This record gives sequence, C-alpha cells and structure tokens, in this order.
Amino acid sequence: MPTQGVRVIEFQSVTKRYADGTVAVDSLDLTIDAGRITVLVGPSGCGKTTSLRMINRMVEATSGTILVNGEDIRAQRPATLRRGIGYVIQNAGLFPHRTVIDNIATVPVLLGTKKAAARRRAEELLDTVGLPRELGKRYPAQLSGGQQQRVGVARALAADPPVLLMDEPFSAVDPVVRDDLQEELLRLQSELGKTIVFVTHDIDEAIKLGDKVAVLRVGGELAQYDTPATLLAKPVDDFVASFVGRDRGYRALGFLSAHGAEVVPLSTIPLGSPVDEARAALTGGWGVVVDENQAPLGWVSTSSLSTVEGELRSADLVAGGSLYVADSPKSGSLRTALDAALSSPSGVGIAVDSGGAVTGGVTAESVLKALDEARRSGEVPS
Ligand SMILES: Nc1ncnc2c1ncn2[C@@H]1O[C@H](COP(=O)(O)OP(=O)(O)OP(=O)(O)O)[C@@H](O)[C@H]1O
Repeated sequence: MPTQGVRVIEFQSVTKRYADGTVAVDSLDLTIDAGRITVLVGPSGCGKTTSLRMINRMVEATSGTILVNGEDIRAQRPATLRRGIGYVIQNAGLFPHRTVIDNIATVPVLLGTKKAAARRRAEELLDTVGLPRELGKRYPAQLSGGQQQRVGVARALAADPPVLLMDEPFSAVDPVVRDDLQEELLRLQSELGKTIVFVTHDIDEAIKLGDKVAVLRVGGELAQYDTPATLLAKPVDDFVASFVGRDRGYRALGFLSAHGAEVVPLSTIPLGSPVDEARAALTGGWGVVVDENQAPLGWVSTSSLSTVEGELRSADLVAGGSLYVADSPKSGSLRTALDAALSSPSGVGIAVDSGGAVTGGVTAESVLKALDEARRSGEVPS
C-alpha cells in the first residue's frame, strides 16, 4: 500500500443523529488535505469523536456523504476501508494479554503476513516510535502510559495505512510526556507524510500539531476551519476567540518560525582549552564550550572560571539551557528560541544548525522584536 497516496477525506453536508435524537454532527462540510495533520478541536460533546469515527464507519452517518480518495465510503466494505486507515485512541487500547510485539503485529498477521515477518516489522516500528526493542517482550501493563501510547501509534502504523485517525491519543499522560509524544508525532510525520486526523479538546495541542484546525461548537457545527496562524489572528466570532484564548499572542510564538529572530555571534571555546584562553574569549562574561563538532557542552563565565586552573574539563562547565535550531527553513519556533534564551544561565539562548553545531545566540529581546514585527505585518494578533 502506498505510504503517501493522494488521499483526501471530504465531508459533504454530513449529519449524525443518534437513536435518542441527539444531533452530534450537523451538516459538516470539511475537506481534509492529504499528507497533512488536520485537528478537530472543540469543547466536550461537540461531535469530534463522532466525526472521526464516521471516517472509518465505526459510526454511520445519518445523511450526507464522506469521500475518501474520491470514493464514497458507503461503497466500500468497512473491513476493506479500515485496512487503509490506522486508528489510535486514548490509553492506547492495547490487548492486555499480548506482548508489545504481538500487539503491533496484530493487523499485519490478520491480513495474512507470516508471523515471523510481522514480528520483524514490529521491531522496526519500535525503533520508529522511539522505543527500545527490549520492550517488545513485555505486556502493556509493564509499560508507562507514554510508552503504551507509542506502542499504540506503532500498532496503527503496522499496516502502513495512508490515513491515521487519532482520538485524544495523548490526553491520558502527564504534560511532560505529552510534549515528548507531540514532538515525536511531528518528527514521524515529517518522515511519513500520512494524512492524519487528530481529535483533541486542547487548543494548545491543536495549534502545535495542526497544519489546519477545525474548531467545532456543541451541536456539531463547524465554527472555523483554518491554519493555526489564521485562527489566532482572525477568529471568526466570539466563540472561537474565547476558545482560542486571550493569551493567543503568546501561543502564536509556538508556530512562528524563529527564523526572523536575530542570531548574534557567540564565543565558542573548545573543551580542553587552557583556562587563560577561555577567559580571554568570553563575551559579556560568558562563553559556550563546544566539542570537536562544535556541539555545545555547557557554559563558562568569568565567575565560574575564577577558581579553575589548567585546561577546561567537563566538570568546570555550567549546565546550559535548551537549544533551538536556527537553520532556515527548518528553524524552530519563536517559542523554542524564547525558551532557549530564558533557560540559559547567560541569558543568551544557544542557536544550533540542524547538525547540532553552534551558530550563535539569541536573546529574549530579539525574540520579542521578531514577534513585534510579525504583529505589525498582521501575522499574529496584537
Ligand atoms: N451512542 C450515542 N448515543 C447517543 N448520543 C451519543 C452517542 N455517542 C455520542 N453521543 C452524543 O453526541 C454528542 C457528541 O459526542 P462526541 O463523543 O462525538 O463528542 P466529543 O466532542 O468527542 O466529546 P468529548 O470531547 O467529550 O469526547 C454528545 O452530546 C454525546 O453525548
């Protein structure tokens, strides 16, 4: 099956009325782009899960049409349809009595792949989702919540479906793990280019992950469907504005590229340099110590070097803050740049290229200046 077919999912005036009369989705028109992440977001009960499940026919629409790749899904047998659509849910939904490897291999084996081959592929998928292969022999209960969620993603990817449906997949894990899982999904997506439909009630998650975001309101109506930037800059009404939140200027930092922020020269000092040379190389009292590949190892300052003699060793370094990649067009966001500046002991965030080598530094002021410019050009709200 192709990894990146021209799959577009199209909702044409789709309504779902449950047997008790509840209208969960009301005349939904939505075109979901191939190879992108589309997020459905909105308050509890607004019909996100119902919309998602109609795509793989776990829920049947009452009226309207859903096309996948131009074909009406009602014309396909649900089992055939689902072969091309992976599904990931909250708490991973793993089979408790099967090992991790067998969980991942489930669908390929059902589809006729030999067990040994399916297991080998499952091991590769553990690598793909960033889990050590040793975990393959464990049972789901022997994994952390975040690890289980990664296995859930690996299982959904096992049959290499062009479409992935993800229903609040990261909601049950703590914020730090959730952040890791989100980063991992973005990394995976940059390699795999799946058509992903992602449901969440968390607007921050929607803005971070979505190429496009559909905001739904209770009653199953589409309130706005736009890129995160447009959603933040131009909410169509009070509902969307309040859902997106008052601090949307700060949120905007998360998707504005840090490319616009000025990178200033930074003194770099090779580990092992004589301390006298290191002292002479400091700028504004600080310098970044690097390895032979120019990758940052930590900081030294006038005061940290005051008692050091001989050559610079790892033990002499002050731990550095977070890094940000300033390697257009792969630059990190302004938020990563600001995080780097604020978490750095010197107040200057370390900018690296995509190979991890130091290219310079960025200050909080330069981030705010770039934000100001984005505001003036109307890219983000003022
Ligand atoms: N099987 C069902 N029978 C009757 N009503 C249902 C059924 N499933 C969902 N609903 C109702 O349909 C509406 C939409 O539900 P849905 O689960 O799609 O919303 P959601 O946006 O995913 O909510 P949440 O964020 O709370 O999961 C809700 O009012 C819900 O109570």
